[in-house]
Amino acid sequence: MSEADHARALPDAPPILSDVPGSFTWRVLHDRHPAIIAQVSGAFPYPPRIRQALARLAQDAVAGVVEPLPADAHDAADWARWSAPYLGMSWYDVPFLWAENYFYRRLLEAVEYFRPGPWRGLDPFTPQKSAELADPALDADLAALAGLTTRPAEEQLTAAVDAALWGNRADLATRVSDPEAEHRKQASDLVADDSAVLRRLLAPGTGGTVCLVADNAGRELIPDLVLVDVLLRNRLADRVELHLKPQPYFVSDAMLHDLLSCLRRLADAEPALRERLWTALDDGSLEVVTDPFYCEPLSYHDLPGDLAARFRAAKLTIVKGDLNYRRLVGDRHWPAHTPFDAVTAYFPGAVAALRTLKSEVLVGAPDVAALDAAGVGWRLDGTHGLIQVRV
Ligand SMILES: O=P(O)(O)OC[C@H]1O[C@](O)(CO)[C@@H](O)[C@@H]1O
Repeated sequence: MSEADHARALPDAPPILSDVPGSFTWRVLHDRHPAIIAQVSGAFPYPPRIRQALARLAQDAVAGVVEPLPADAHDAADWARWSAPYLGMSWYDVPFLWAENYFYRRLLEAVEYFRPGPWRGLDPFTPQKSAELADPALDADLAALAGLTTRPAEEQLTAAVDAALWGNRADLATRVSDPEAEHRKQASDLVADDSAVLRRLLAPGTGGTVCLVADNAGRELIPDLVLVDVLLRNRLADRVELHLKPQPYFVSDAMLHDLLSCLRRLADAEPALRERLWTALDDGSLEVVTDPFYCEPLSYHDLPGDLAARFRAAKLTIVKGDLNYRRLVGDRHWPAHTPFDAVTAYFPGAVAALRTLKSEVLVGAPDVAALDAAGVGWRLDGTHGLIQVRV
């Protein structure tokens, strides 16, 4: 089917908003965002002006209307363009994906992340990220992953993909409002499982480049790094690009400094793995990419040319996590049976999604009527996952 045919086959799916009181998206804006602001306020001894800016944001983002970024912000022109359709509207009436993105940009404004002065460049989510990495519970994950090297390449891949997928289960933003999320029993339920296609694309000796678009730091980035190691060590790929966020985002999203923290953590726990990753970074077989696009309020349909070229040149792009999935398929009320191939036909190159479900968006899953009949909770709590591939 041509790309145009794919597009024609798509149903009309309206964008997801947050305008239904009590709904999941409404609660993210109404409850989770102020909780995140409260956590950030307590994270560092910020001066009164930053505290006041955070308090103002808490009010604005819960009960106010969308206002422009200050005109002297370095990216004011970009945000003026992206905000134009929404200025003066309630945050609840604009697309949810856009509202969340703008919330995190406004949060960085409030803590003066981009402003000259002492607070410039300080990740406001550092304390949560560090606590997670220091958690002794991580040692058990690491010990389990360490045993992988002695197993056949295909088994290593299956285990590493599994760990990378379920590592996405409980990000820090979710845990703010759902502290039990990480303890909940892992369901083995995959609502879509294209792992056989994935294994074919990543067969030993096939070489090529894999782009891994990471999601969260800490407990998710560690298994992602194990996956990178499995790919390179077994020559399932010659090169890996690890795509990270250029700035703090959605609380726990991984940046370069989080990668470095993981490498430090591995220095004690898994020195051989740390050494291999370090060498790969050193010789260029592992390249870190941080593109501004990753923190823009856009979907992958609006990829900038340089990223599109990277994805086109790669034999496979793996996108991790819930938010990347929403950006990949479009944050819309898709019927679950809408084919994954059709909604991702536009993507430049083969693409795989590894995601645990933490929002309602879902395509390529025709058999979820029974789950849906019991309510929407299973789509939100990270107990279900998917592996979807479009070649
Ligand atoms: O870390 P992940 O898997 O991208 O999940 C983050 C998810 O959390 C939310 O912010 C709220 O559930 C979603 O909007 C987002 O998709």
